[in-house]
Amino acid sequence: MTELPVAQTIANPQPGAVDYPGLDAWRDLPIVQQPTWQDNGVYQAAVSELSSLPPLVFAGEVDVLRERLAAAAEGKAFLLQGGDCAETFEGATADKISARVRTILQMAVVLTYGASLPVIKMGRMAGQFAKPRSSNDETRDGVTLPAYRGDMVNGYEFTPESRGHDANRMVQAYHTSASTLNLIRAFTQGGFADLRLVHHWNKGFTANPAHSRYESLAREIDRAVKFMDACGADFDALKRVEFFASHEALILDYERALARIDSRTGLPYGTSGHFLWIGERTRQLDGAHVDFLSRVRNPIGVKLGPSSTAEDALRLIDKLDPQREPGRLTFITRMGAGNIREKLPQLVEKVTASGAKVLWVTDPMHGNTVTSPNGYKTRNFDDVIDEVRGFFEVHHSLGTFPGGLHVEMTGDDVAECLGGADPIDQHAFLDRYESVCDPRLNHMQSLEMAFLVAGSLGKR
Ligand SMILES: O=C[C@H](O)[C@H](O)COP(=O)(O)O
Ligand SMILES: C=C(OP(=O)(O)O)C(=O)O
Ligand SMILES: [Mn+2]
Repeated sequence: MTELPVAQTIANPQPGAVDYPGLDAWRDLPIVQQPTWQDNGVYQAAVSELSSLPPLVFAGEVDVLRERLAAAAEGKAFLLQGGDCAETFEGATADKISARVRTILQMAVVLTYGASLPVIKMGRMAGQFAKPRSSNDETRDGVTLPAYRGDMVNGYEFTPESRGHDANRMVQAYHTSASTLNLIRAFTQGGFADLRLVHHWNKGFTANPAHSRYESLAREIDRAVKFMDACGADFDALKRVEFFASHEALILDYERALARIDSRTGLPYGTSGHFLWIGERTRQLDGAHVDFLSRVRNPIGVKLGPSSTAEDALRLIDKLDPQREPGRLTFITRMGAGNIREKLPQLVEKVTASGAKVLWVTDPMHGNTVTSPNGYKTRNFDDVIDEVRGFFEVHHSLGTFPGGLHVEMTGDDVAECLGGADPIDQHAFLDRYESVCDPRLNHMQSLEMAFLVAGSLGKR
């Protein structure tokens, strides 16, 4: 595994948090990638406030998601999970949120057709405000300051004030998540998700001559929609879609403060998002993150990078899903295009042989990060697609189900990843690179990925 920054101290049990046996056990375990809050008084007030605020998501919705993911683990649904590497407070505008939701809905329509399966739609949204970093510091022009760790922890601006770890930011992350979720719920329940509308947007994609190779698939989808119409399909019923929120559960002060006891079952749920995942840098078997997430009822994801062994995967299953509960555990592999065909088979084989039923999802972004010649963190579209293809190939050859796609994407016309049919080159980065952390597929690259993946799914 990657070299990990040293553990930092966390203030003692949080004032105001709900009481439930074991929810604070993580405090005695090794923990990495946590902030060093600069003011203890502010910290105490922030977690106390978070503990008293309403949950962002409801336990019943979380249970529905678990059922949907259980179907995906059985090959009866496909997960599409996408959004920013790092959401920002400033970026939580109606335009940017709607563009992202719209792009995910557009991708989902294409994938639904390609897979002939329901697609579970999930944003890396409404909570994706904290980042693990390779280095604790960043140096610019001889000045060294703490690394940017996401808007929940510090500011991106390169000044000592901004880079200090401010616990008040957790409260702002909560409120920004609440307003983001509010808009997502309005869009996905209020008519914006109408299948005919989303299909109409997709026509814009294939109208671009650079995307002519996707025309025949687009025509097939068009015929399918017309066929549904002719059969009298109830399009009004297709105006609303389920949409789930997810993020990396990194800052345990925040996650702990938002744990709530479900009044129906008396069990603890993380209410900061429907689906919470453990990152590649925080998946230590005896570490704090695995312990805390083992104790909440949400469906949990774990990122598995190229150093993951089958033994790691089996032990994670034992810790996070001891009951082997359908939909509880998702492995999000992020091996890199050059590794996936070699490394993934042994994991899938051993996990399958153990009898565990996890959902396998590919994150084709994080194993394919490179630096462009002009110095930007980027990814080649072809590498990203190659990892997705490798993921499908491995699962097809083992007879297991490639259950989903996890991508860093945006609905905006940014230039952060190289390539695509209407190619982005590195010079475009100078004007259109907006990410504060990892490079995202832009709107067109995201749709192109959906068309390519739909093609592969259709061949199954
Ligand atoms: O999003 C993932 C990580 O936070 C990110 O890849 C780390 O990037 P770094 O290596 O620039 O710290
Ligand atoms: C930090 C991330 O990924 P990973 O944990 O796989 O490196 C991420 O998803 O942005
Ligand atoms: Mn990232």
